[in-house]
Amino acid sequence: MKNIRENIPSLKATPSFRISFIQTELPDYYAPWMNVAANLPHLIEGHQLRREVMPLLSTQYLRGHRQLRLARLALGFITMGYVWQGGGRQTVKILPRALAVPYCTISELLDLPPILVYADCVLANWKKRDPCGYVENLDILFSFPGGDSNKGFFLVSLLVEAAAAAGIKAIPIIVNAILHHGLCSLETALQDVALSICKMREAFKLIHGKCLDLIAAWKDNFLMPEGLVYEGVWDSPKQFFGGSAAQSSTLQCFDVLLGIQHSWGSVPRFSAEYLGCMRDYMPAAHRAFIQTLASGPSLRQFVLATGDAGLHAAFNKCVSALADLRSYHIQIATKYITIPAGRCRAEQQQLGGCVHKGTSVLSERGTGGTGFMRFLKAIRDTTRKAQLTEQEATVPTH
Ligand code: HEM
Repeated sequence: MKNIRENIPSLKATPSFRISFIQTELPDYYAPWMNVAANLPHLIEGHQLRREVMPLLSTQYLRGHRQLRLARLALGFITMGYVWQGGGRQTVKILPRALAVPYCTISELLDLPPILVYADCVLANWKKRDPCGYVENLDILFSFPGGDSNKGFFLVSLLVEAAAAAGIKAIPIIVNAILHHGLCSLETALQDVALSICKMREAFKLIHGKCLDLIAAWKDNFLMPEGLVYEGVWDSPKQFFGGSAAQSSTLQCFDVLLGIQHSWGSVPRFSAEYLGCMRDYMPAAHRAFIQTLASGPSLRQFVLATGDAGLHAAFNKCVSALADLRSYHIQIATKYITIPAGRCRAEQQQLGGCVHKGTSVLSERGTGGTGFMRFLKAIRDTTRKAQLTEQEATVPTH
C-alpha cells in the first residue's frame, strides 16, 4: 500500500497517455531525414530508397522529448522502408551507418528499441489538417505505399487509443478510491472504464485498412533469420519484434487494473511471455505506469471484500467489455489475415508452387509463428475467466 501511495503522483500524471503529440517539424538541419520520410511511398514504389544517399547527421540539435520522438518516427519509417523495400525477396542484412547511428542514439535516449513500434507509427504519427474539428481533420505524418489502407489502419488505431483515454484517466481515481474506501467514486470510475472500453470497440469498427508487411520484424522472421546489423553501432546482428498493436499500453493497463493474468492454468505460457515482451516496446512512461499499477492494491480483492453488489456488477462489466473487445479483434484478425492467407495458399497450391515461400510476412509475424489465433483466443478466454462469480462474492476474503 505504501508503495502505491508514494507512486500515486506518477499515476495521476499519466503524461504520455494523453494523445497530444503534434510535433510536426524538426530544425532545418534534419531536412534530409524529413524529406526522405515524407517521400517514402514514392521512393519505395520506385525501388529508389536504398539508392538515396543520406548524410550522417548529429543528434545534438534535437531539443526535448517531442523532437526526439519525431526524429525517431522519421528514422523508423525510413529504416522499415529500407529493409523491406524489396518485399520478402531482397532483404538486407545491414542498416547503413547514416541511419543506424542516429537511430540507435535517439532510441537509447528514449529507451525504445531501434525499430518502428506502435508508439511511433500510431501515437506519434498524426496531425490535424485544420486546428478545429476532429476525426475528419486527422491525417498521418508519414506512410508507406498503400495509400488509404495504411492511413486507415494508423488512424483507426489512434481513435481506439483516444477512446481508451477516459478509462485510463479513471485509473488513478480507482486507486484513490481503494485507498480511501470510496465505494461510490469507485463504482462511477469503474463504469467510466467499462464505457471507455465499449467506445474502443465502436472505434475499432471503423477499421478498413490492414496491418502492413512493411512493419514486420527482424526477430523470429524466416526472411531475416539472423536479424539486422546496425552498422557503426553493434558488430553482431540484432533481432527485434516489428510494430504491432500488441505494443499498445491501453489493454495491458486494463488487464493489470482488473487483475487479469494471461499465464494462469492451462493457458499457454507464450501468451503472457509475448505480452510481457511487448512492454519493452512501449514508451518508458507507459511501462512505468503499468508497473506502478501492478504493484498497487488489488481492485479485484477490494471489490470482493466489500461484498457490494453494485461494485461487483461494475467490475464484471469492465471484464465483459474487455472480453468483447478481444472477441471483436479476433474477427478483424480473421478477416484481414486468416482469410487472405488461406486464399493465398490455395492459389499457390493451384499453381503448384511452394506454399511457404509465398506466405505473407504478416502471417508469420508477432507471435513468432506459434499461431497468433491461438494466442488471441487464449487471452480472450483468460479475460472472460476474470469475471467475479457468485461463489467468490459470497466467500469472505478476510
Ligand atoms: C486490420 C487490423 C488488425 C489486425 C489484422 C490485427 C492483428 C493482430 C494480431 C495478428 C495480433 C497478434 C500479435 C501480433 O501479431 O503482434 C494482434 C494483437 C493485438 N492487437 Fe491487433 N490487429 C488489428 C488491429 C488492431 C487495433 C486497431 C488495435 C487497437 C488499437 C489492436 C490491438 C491489439 C492488441 C492490444 C493486441 C495484443 C493482444 C491483446 O491484448 O488482446 N489491433 N493483432
